[in-house]
Amino acid sequence: MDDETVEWWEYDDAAEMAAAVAGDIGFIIESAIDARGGAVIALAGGKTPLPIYEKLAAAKIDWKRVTIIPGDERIVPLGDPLSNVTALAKAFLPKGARVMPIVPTATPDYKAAGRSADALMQDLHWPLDLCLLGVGADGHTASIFPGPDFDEALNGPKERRALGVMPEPMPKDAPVPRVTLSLAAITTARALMIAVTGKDKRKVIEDAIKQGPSSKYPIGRVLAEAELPADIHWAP
Ligand SMILES: O=C(O)[C@H](O)[C@@H](O)[C@H](O)[C@H](O)COP(=O)(O)O
Repeated sequence: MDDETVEWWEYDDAAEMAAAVAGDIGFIIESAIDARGGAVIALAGGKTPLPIYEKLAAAKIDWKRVTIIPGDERIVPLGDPLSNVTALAKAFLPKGARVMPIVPTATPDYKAAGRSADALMQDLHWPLDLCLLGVGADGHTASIFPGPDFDEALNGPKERRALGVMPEPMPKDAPVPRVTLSLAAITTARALMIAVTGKDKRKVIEDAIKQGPSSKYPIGRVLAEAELPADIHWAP
């Protein structure tokens, strides 16, 4: 994928970005409900998207028709401050959405956690209607990280939707093993959106796009493989 197949959307600040991205996601959800009677979306973990979720949760949507999974999860107990699904549940469970943990139990065997997440995914309607991604300053996205599971995340069998990942090196802000959607599950989504803030992440994404399919950055691999143009939302 090159510059012509991603579209950048720039905002003055994070609040303006949150309102716009929440509007876009709301539209995607409503279109999916119209077309298929329900929506299945994967939302990013981390801190950047929290204002987006606050805005989105306030939208008038038939939430009981919406299934939300985290696009990746840290292997920690539910309720832990690092738990991505816990943040999603806080925003969307009160609205009536089905918020599905992909790591319901913090098992010490991260590969087994990945296999059980993959099995849980079979109960969902595929492909995803939307995958919203964040990006780390090291170029990771979802929980696709360099390390022993990198190749499996990028090149595993197409039907493998989730897997366990041991990041190497460990990310400082959440240094725990992860479960992530595979590149195949992410790139087949009907809509792919990225929301990031800050000059550093912007530079990483620009470099990743330039590097193309052999990018050293996970986000570069995802963008190179994406079946549809990705919308990249950015605020300083
Ligand atoms: O669970 C995770 O760690 C993520 O989903 C991850 O891919 C995140 O999006 C980036 O690390 C950015 O995180 P911040 O938004 O907190 O910078």
